Amino acid sequence: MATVWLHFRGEFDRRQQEQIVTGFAAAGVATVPFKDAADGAGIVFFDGQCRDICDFIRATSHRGRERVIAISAVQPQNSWQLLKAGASDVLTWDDQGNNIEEVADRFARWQEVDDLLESSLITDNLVGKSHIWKNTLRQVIEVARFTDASVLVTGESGTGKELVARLVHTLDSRERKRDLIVVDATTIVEGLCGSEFFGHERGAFTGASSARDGAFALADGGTLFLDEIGELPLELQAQLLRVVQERCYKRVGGNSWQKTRFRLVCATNRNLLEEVKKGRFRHDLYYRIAGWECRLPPLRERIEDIIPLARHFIALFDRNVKPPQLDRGVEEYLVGRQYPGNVRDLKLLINRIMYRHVGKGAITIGHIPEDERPPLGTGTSDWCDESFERAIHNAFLFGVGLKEIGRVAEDTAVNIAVTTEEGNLQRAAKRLGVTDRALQLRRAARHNELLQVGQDRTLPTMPFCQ
Ligand SMILES: Nc1ncnc2c1ncn2[C@@H]1O[C@H](COP(=O)(O)OP(=O)(O)OP(=O)(O)O)[C@@H](O)[C@H]1O
Repeated sequence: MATVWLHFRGEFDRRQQEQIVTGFAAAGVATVPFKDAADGAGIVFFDGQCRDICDFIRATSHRGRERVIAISAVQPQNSWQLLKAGASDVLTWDDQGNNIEEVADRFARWQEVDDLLESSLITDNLVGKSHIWKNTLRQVIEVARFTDASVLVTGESGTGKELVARLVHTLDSRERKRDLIVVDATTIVEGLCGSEFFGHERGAFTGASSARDGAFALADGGTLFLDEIGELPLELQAQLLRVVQERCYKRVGGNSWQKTRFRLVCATNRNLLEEVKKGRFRHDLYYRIAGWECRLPPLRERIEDIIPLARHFIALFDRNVKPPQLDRGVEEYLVGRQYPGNVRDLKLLINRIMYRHVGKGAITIGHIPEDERPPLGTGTSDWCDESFERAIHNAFLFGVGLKEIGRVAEDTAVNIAVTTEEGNLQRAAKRLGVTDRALQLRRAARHNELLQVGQDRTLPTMPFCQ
């Protein structure tokens, strides 16, 4: 039974509230008050007038309660704003309680999606705990499990497109589902591509000594995964149109139409709509393969996932031993590093680190291969890069002296720390290596100074930084 939180905002008397709770219980949905729910999906009932409802939904959906259905007593004015604020849907309450069942069905589906998300099928294979990753997976699970839509998986190289394609196949709920057939468009040999996809009859061309099935026949009853579809030559794209649309084809050298039933999953690291605009990808094929498009985020958009992924790869490295711990310095290094090749890059790095690791002790910075170590400057201030030095040169050009440079550099550091910590002065002080009180006094003194000279109240950043 799905459990969701309920919240009422506006004029709802006790009797109405009880009626709604009972209605949901009868439809198989248990409800708890919003204040008692740590996370998960929920419903907010509002009277249609409530002005702060968007703020409530925004705050709620940012606190891990991602799926919120807003139900209004009267037709709401601000449905689109509610969706933008994070509501999954906005409904108008039907006095007879007729939409309870429909809402209950949605929650039942979401519950199943969430159960799968937390199952070992996912947690052991598609690692990540960031919101963006979990939301992406939720969409994949829902479309794979509850629809037969063709799925287009996009994302930079190494973001996990093939893993996701395999997941779509695994979750496909067709009875008597057959195999996953993978065709990588970059490996198709020109001239033989027709046979690769459609198969051929005996004697269809020189060397065709016997008839052979192609990918469309092999995928019958299963899933066809076309990897790197953005690399398919235009001519072949034209040939694929009919079979993708109508699921029937002719073998090379054959005359009769063959039927096939497969689920199609395609992947590419190209932006196919851009390719369509440039005339390199057929728009009619694009609309046939992109029943549902799923964009996988690059690793830089989900930094919280770096350490869980690193631990996952350490555990995979040798399944027979207890995985060693990661020293704090290594964790900081891993989080601060850039990963142009995304998760594949991280996996490779962890394997290289593990080749150097001996025994049961923690993994320390000494295990990081030399060519992976961060470059160090010649002086003690390794953080000073060219742009900082350029700023100082600019300062001299403006005739700015040491005292002003020091003052502006400090203001800049304070501003950046406060912004990075989203206005939390305690955390900003910690980042700056000063006490809370010192930071407060410093800010107050600077504000007073600025007010005296009639400047804006915000602290200026380095004016000579171009
Ligand atoms: N979320 C993840 N959890 C665990 N392993 C992952 C995850 N994402 C990617 N990987 C691993 O990273 C490597 C690259 O993943 P995959 O081949 O699926 O990426 P891709 O996007 O298809 O790359 P390409 O576009 O270069 O073909 C694989 O070894 C895969 O197992």
